[in-house]
Amino acid sequence: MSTRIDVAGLHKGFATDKGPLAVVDDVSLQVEDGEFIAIVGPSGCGKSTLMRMIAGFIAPDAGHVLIDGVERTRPGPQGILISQHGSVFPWLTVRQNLMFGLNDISSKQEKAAVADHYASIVGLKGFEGSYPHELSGGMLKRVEIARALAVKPAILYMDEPFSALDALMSLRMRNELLRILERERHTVLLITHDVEEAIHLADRVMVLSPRPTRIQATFEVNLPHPRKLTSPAVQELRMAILKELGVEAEADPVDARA
Ligand SMILES: Nc1ncnc2c1ncn2[C@@H]1O[C@H](COP(=O)(O)OP(=O)(O)OP(=O)(O)O)[C@@H](O)[C@H]1O
Repeated sequence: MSTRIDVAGLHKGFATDKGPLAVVDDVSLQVEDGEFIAIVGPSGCGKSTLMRMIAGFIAPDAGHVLIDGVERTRPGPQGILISQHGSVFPWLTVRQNLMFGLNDISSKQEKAAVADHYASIVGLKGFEGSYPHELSGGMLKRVEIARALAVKPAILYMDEPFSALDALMSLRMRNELLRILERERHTVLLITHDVEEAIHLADRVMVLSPRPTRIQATFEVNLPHPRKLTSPAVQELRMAILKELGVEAEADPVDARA
């Protein structure tokens, strides 16, 4: 395996009304090609800032990000960011939104077929001709996820992609994502507040410290897919990660948002 993402000594702070705010404090990490990394950490610790720096949307104050050995200074074509805020075009239908960005396909018919395929993967069959204002928040989120997947980016940056979905749909999207990754092997960086989701999906879970954030602990998830979430191994790992986050682990699933 080769190193896809190489992050060294990243620092970032912001100037605020109350003075300088140190947000990211000396973060280094390597992500191998095809690896799935989940990032968990207390609310407001700097997870999104870290991911946006890695994706090239924010410049670090110090340190560097190499993607495939080349320094990243702005968003590149090999990575797509799915953010909490959403970026579906309101004036385009679901199909047109999904066709957007499929520049490698010249035939319009083929583009539409790919779009419809990804719409059905995320449970939006029958809504291909609908406009965003006709959809619920969860459906919009799924359009966004489908749009990112349809482009088959080498790197998927996912910032709480499933947090707007109900529990069943979130589980379904996780399973679909795993199925897609089995075939297409994207490299994935996922921010989540859901420890169980992190263990379900990732090869490695990184726990970030409170702000200014650092990598506080790393957990390898050496469990084959499909992972049984009720298994003792998953529960043990969940307890260990929650403990690292300073959350008292109980028998029932716990939300790690502080
Ligand atoms: N452009 C900015 N200017 C000033 N402060 C910022 C800016 N962007 C982020 N911050 C601050 O940096 C801190 C970290 O924000 P960030 O969104 O990275 O955290 P997070 O861990 O992703 O949060 P959450 O868990 O709530 O999604 C917060 O205190 C936020 O207010």
